[in-house]
Amino acid sequence: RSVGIIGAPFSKGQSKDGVECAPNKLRAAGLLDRLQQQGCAVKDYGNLTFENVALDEPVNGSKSVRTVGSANQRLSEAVKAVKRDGHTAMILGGDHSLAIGSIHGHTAAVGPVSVVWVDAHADINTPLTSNTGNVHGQPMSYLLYELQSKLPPLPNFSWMKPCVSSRDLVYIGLRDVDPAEHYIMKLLAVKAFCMTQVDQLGMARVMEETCDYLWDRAKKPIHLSYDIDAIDPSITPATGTPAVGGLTYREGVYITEYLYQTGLLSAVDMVEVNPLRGRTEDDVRSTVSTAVDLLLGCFGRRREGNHPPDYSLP
Ligand SMILES: N[C@@H](CC/C=C/[B-](O)(O)O)C(=O)O
Ligand SMILES: [Mn+2]
Ligand SMILES: [Mn+2]
Ligand SMILES: [Mn+2]
Repeated sequence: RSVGIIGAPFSKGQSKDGVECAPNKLRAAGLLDRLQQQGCAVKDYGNLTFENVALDEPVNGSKSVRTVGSANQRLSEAVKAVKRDGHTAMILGGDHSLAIGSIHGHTAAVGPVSVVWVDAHADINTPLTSNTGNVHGQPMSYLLYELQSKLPPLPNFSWMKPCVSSRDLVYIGLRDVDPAEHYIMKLLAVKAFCMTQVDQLGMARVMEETCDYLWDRAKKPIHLSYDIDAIDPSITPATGTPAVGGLTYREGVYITEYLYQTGLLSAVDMVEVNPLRGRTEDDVRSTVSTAVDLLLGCFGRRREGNHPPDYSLP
């Protein structure tokens, strides 16, 4: 396994400062060393630098659209390059508007992908349905072929084209979905395992059904977009839009172990960790270390234990 890490210190898809600090915070928590210790070849591509577009007035209510567009264009190029280098891509956010560039760049390199979106939120508002104007609640509407007719012209987004079909998307962990988002998901028959289904089925069944559904026609590379707020805020409070009743640490990790063993994991986003949103240092530590453990699970860490293939007893 080889991983190419891209830091995307970006916050303009929402309004709470701090989420741009997460890439370095995750590295400082030992992410790279632990990946190497579990047998991963690691290439750190560093942090992208993003330009702040001046006078970035709201467009149809959406905030910082030009800045978000320019950032995602850069991210798309970076993810494409990492994939072309032959690595599994790991994108460290930053807010969830980054999924626009991450998934766009991924499909530009490998073709159509299956998207597993782990989140308390559907992030599928269009610019016109959003109540907040925050683009981190909209990325899926930019990406889906089926919603293109519902997008107004968006400055600094002419570089991108839709690249995900609603049939190739599965949500896990939903519990805070806006009415317009719910309508869109029913209209497009998007597969979703909200927290009710997680309770009813258990995570093992959820993951089996997720993969059966995604592989109904063909097995495609998997793009896992992991919003840390999918996990219950008692475990990961340092995030911008916490919602009670979330995934346990164990359920969150199970998702990563399951997807790792499919051998199809091709890119992973870890987004919305916001070190400034923890009330205590322990809040931040718990959030960051959970995010690190989730990422390690995506790259082969197993709770049963691991040992190097060439290990021999002394
Ligand atoms: N649905 C809300 C919440 C968005 C949440 C975004 B997040 O999932 O990326 O944290 C909105 O549209 O502003
Ligand atoms: Mn390389
Ligand atoms: Mn999200
Ligand atoms: Mn969320």
